[in-house]
Amino acid sequence: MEVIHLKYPHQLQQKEGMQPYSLALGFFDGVHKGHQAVIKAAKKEGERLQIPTAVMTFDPHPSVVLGGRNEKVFYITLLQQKLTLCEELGVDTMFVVHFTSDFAKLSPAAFIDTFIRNLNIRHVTAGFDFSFGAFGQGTMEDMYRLSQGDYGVTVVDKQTDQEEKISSTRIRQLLQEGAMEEVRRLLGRPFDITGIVVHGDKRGRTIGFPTANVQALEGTYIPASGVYAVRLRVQNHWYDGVCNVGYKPTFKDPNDKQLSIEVHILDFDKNIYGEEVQVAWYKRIRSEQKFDGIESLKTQIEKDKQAAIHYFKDFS
Ligand SMILES: Cc1cc2nc3c(=O)[nH]c(=O)nc-3n(C[C@H](O)[C@H](O)[C@H](O)COP(=O)(O)O)c2cc1C
Ligand SMILES: Nc1ncnc2c1ncn2[C@@H]1O[C@H](COP(=O)(O)OP(=O)(O)OP(=O)(O)O)[C@@H](O)[C@H]1O
Repeated sequence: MEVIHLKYPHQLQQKEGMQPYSLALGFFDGVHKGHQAVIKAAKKEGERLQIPTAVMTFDPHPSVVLGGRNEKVFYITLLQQKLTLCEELGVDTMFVVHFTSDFAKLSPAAFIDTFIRNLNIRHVTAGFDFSFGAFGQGTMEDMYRLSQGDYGVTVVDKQTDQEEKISSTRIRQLLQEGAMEEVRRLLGRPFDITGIVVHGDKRGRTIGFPTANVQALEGTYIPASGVYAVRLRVQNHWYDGVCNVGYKPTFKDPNDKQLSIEVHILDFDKNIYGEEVQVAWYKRIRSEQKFDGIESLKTQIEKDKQAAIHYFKDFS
């Protein structure tokens, strides 16, 4: 898959040098089932017109530029994972538009001239609620009205789950609640993060439950603190495990707000410090607690482990 980075106003390519494309448009954080429907519809149009399919996404998230807040943005899928998921959906080219304040000021008509006509887009597909141009004032009706026959337009209907729109916002809320089974349903795959195994306090080994301490890549959304049944991928192999996301209140000062992700991998005793791993979340088991001593914590972790074994035994 080809990845083309674009920064307004320095448009890299002109229509003459571009092949025709069927394009899916949106931010696509999570590449959830709603997004998948949009990308599949664009692909279908590409096949019908016998032209390649492209996805246009933006980086960073528009709220970083428009939000006016200094809060950090956390992503369900970082850009690299978004690219990988689009490639798996059969996308031929990704346009990654650098989202700047100048770009955000473009009128809907100017957006279309620069990023649709100039890139030789022959068909545009987006969801029913897609908006574009300054203040998000352009709608899909405008996209059609301004086309003047230069490109076709497909609007994808609202994709729902339990009568509610599948959206990145809803998935972020569910991650905050630790509702990983629902998240998995909306994504069409388990939620996962990539990270590096780093050294912890080395206490795990002494209490009989060694753990891989995973430092997530910068900008990754982390599910609510608590204990979960997870799978961890190391060197292309997935292992079942039980994970604690939290602050280890049994051992740490309550003011120590260093969040950790620790996975006790079942039936595993290799040294994986420094390895890049992926953690996939399946089910929340309980909240993190402060125990009155190591023995009660150990008893509980053994129960957590059994809960994870039980979960994966019945898992199809
Ligand atoms: C499945 C599991 C559940 C855990 N639950 C808790 C908990 O409820 N409260 C807590 O303080 N620590 C909890 N821990 C964290 C342990 O305290 C931690 O693994 C241990 O202190 C080792 O930390 P270290 O790797 O930094 O040495 C849990 C760990 C695991 C693997
Ligand atoms: N549930 C859905 N049904 C149909 N189209 C959707 C759905 N969710 C998103 N889309 C479309 O997919 C593209 C990407 O949307 P966007 O990145 O805004 O996702 P979102 O999930 O709606 O995000 P947010 O929750 O932040 O509004 C847009 O064209 C949008 O209209």
